[in-house]
Amino acid sequence: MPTFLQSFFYALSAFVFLIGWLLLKRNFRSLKDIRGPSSPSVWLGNLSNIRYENEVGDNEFPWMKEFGGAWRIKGILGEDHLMLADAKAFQYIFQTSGYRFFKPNDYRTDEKMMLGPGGIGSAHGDVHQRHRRIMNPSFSTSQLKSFLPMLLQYSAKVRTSTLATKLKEGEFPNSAVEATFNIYPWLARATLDIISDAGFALDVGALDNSHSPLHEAYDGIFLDSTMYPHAWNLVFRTLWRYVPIPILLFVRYMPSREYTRFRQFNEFMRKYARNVILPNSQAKLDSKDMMSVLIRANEAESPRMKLAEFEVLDQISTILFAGHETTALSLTWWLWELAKYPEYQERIREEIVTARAKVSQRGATDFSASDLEEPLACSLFTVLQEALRLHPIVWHLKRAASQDDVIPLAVPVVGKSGKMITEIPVKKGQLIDLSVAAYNRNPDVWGPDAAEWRPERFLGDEQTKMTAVGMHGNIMTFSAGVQSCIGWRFGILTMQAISVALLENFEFHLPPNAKDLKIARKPANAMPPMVEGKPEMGIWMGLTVKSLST
Ligand code: HEM
Repeated sequence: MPTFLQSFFYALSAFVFLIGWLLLKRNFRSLKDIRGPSSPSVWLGNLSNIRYENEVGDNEFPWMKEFGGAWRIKGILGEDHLMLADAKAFQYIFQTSGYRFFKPNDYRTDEKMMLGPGGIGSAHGDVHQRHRRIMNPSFSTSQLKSFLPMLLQYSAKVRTSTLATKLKEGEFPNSAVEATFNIYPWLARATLDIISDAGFALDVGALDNSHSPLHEAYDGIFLDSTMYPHAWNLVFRTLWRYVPIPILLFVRYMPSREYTRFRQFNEFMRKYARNVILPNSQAKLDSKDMMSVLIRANEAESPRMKLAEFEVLDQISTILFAGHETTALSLTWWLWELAKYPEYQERIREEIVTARAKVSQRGATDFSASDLEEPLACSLFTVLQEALRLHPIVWHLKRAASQDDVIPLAVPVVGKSGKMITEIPVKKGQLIDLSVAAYNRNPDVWGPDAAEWRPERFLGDEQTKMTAVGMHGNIMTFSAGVQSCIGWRFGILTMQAISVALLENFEFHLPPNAKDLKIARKPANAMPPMVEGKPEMGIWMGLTVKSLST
């Protein structure tokens, strides 16, 4: 039952929404010939399907099968949204159009509430361009290569101090070779240590299991703040599109689970960034960590273009947030796929042995960046890529049209009138839901086996025949275009370094009780794995880990 306050916001939202709708004279009829699913709720429309689905894709995959790469869904109070999974439409929106399709207010406000108003992720147009230019040097290729020794060092630590200890404490103390446990928390600790070191030259000691306030601040953040929001909140958020963002930031003081968590997290991050991280980076200005490089790039800017102090502080929370759980959860899904397909583990292991031999032949102690690229590239790259395709942790993106526009389609869809539609005219303000989960499994892009595991699709020339869309192998997992992931190369390098250390030393298998513990891809931010029917277990990916060194 909604509380009095919640009911009040329900009514207020509906009122403001209707006024906004009338004032802006939104033309909801431009999608009238586009087919789509029936709406199960007057208030919530098909958002009730998407936001409350058991698993990501439960609705989007059947819709794509029925309607093709473009369909219409109903939003709050019957508002029309265009939902897309078509390659050319993605290319047009993300790449060709630059900033013409913008992140709607509600989407940006979430990010501002959590990471602060000055972060790159919620910036738009010229402001975004300025942020990106100043941040780019922190993510250059030479900068990334310099992180490799550190990445290998943390990867070795996951192997020795974490997994090996866990095995000794496990159910088989005699041989200390095999144990089943939730691997996700360890990967999250590892990626937090890595991003803190690479980002800010800071040792937060999350892997050592020492008390880490930063690690605690993140604990459960996605489940508390973005999973299965209350219906009143979905309606309430609709009014955000008609309210200026500075006013919206007061929403963080509302006494609800989501907003309280956003606020507490942001307050903690602001203090931590101001008192711990920024002074550390300012004291080590010749260092190569991302923040020192950013501060130097900022100093070189003209006073008009410089990032203000609050913007620098909010880039710190953005880099920590965007670069830590994202990589840990992608790795978690990747290990799950490898546990299902052990023959691919074996192939990568053989390539690691060959690569190791070359490292010792040339008298080096560890891998170089090019060792990770080739010859390991073959299996490691294709398998990683396939896991990122099937499990895009940012599974849904939102945009709105800043002007009347026409969106082209790679594959025509059949209209309600029976006509073939090759392009979709949209009015200014049209909301567009881009299903990354559906695009990454669209048979028109990936072929009839799009939903299946086949890493070999990334070999040969299949890619060259596709409409060029995503950053990496044409997947949309890192988004695309001007607001795509700035840290994708760093994310991939981190995943490669950790994977090599793990696969060289351990086998990963599905646990003996895998049938009883069905893993679901939950529709919260970053698509965390959870056991169906057991929310009390939190984010959970139990795998059986077997040591190869006995
Ligand atoms: C596997 C790991 C990762 C995935 C799947 C991922 C995915 C994404 C996606 C989909 C976006 C676009 C979000 C949107 O449009 O709303 C994004 C943006 C961003 N990511 Fe990543 N990311 C990953 C790792 C990283 C890492 C390691 C860093 C930093 C070290 C990072 C930093 C950022 C930043 C700063 C943005 C905002 C970029 C902008 O607005 O210009 N990400 N990421």
